[in-house]
Amino acid sequence: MTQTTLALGCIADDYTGASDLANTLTRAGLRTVQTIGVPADGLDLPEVDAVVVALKSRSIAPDTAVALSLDAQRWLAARGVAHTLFKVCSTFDSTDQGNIGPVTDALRAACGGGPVLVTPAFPETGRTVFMGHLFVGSQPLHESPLKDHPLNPMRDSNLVRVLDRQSSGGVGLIDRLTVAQGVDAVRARRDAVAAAGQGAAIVDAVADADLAIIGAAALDGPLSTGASGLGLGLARALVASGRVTPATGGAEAVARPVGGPAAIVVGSCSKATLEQLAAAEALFPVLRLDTDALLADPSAEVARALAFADARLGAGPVVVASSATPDKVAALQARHGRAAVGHRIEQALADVAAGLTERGVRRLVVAGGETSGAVVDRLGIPAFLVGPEIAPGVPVLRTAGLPGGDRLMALKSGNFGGPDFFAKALAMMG
Ligand SMILES: Nc1ncnc2c1ncn2[C@@H]1O[C@H](COP(=O)(O)OP(=O)(O)OP(=O)(O)O)[C@@H](O)[C@H]1O
Ligand SMILES: O=C(O)[C@@H](O)C(=O)CO
Repeated sequence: MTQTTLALGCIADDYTGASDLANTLTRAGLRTVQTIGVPADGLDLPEVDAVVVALKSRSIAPDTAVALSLDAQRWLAARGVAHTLFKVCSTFDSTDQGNIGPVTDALRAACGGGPVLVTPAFPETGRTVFMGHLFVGSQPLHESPLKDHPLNPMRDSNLVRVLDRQSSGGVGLIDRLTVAQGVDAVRARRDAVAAAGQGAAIVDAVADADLAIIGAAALDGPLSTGASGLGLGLARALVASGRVTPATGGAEAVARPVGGPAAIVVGSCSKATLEQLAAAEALFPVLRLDTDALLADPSAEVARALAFADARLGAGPVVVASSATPDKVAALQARHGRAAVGHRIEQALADVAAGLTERGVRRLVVAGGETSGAVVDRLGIPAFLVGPEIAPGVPVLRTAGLPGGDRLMALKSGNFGGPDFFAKALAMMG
């Protein structure tokens, strides 16, 4: 990539979230590439309108998340980035320590500018924000399945309060009544937030039209924080202002066949994933890992999964899953500790994915953000090109710069996709 200006730079706090955003930007006409971490100097990237730098910073120590995000911002700044979007989860996954607040604060200090507009709204997937409260479908966040998330249980729907607890700059609200009045009203309210000395404002949005208004206002400044909905708003504003000429086509070619066996690796325990796994059981051989055995002797359990795959891969796709219901997850965490359980299961699933690719698998679906992070890191993938959409927020991805030839992958956020997601994904991967 030799260009000296970049219309939109994005720093995503996990890999599935990054591909969700890359999908949204591509559909909105921005030529987009997703890199895994800050790209190495020699990585040959195509000429693009947007780069999504995928980090694995959602559930790590705040200081490390800040350092990684600032590194990514420096890389984007060196490419003349005009605006940076810090991509967080549409369900605002975080704890009182972070990382949405600390990273937004640090990026604001690095980029300058007034209060940062923050909204996780993504109406296409049922995430809306009204009077600062986040809804998942018709349920407030704290009553939704996210209250039982294995790593970041979300027990407060009031995002002004949630962000304020993890941020040093003070948090205001730009409500739906203001957004409905248009871009100038949002700008005026942002000025009021600045005058009150606050560093960020949660912005309500219940429909894509709201996000286009917010996107246009956000482009006045160097930084915003949000999910794919805000990405859509920014992309629409970039196109409407003539700063980007929309590209068409190209996504289908990204999914051209790569051959080889296919597999699905599942570490998400979300309600949507559990339903998808149940549906997959009628179609594919599924191995459910024994998580107690895995924690006692990970390599033996990984070997069991690979033996299962060896016996079946010749005949069709196989599924390996660690997923369990919230009560079982809670019981396992009570015995071994939340962080240790999560990390060790992710690493075991990454071992399984590596073993599968050694056995020739070239089409791989991974479910779960942290799980995808562990798998993509283990496979050493430097970047992805963005293909057609399988379900809202989940595109077919083609590896770029990976020795040994391209692979097709899909990284599914826990809560995304309908019950038939896994079959649909494999059907679109040739
Ligand atoms: N049986 C299990 N018991 C306890 N923890 C598990 C189990 N299976 C998987 N996990 C852990 O649960 C976590 C699931 O997080 P992950 O981000 O992969 O999925 P998700 O939260 O549903 O997806 P997203 O972050 O995209 O919403 C991982 O750390 C994984 O290792
Ligand atoms: O925003 C979302 O919901 C997803 O892209 C995601 O980040 C889930 O991990």
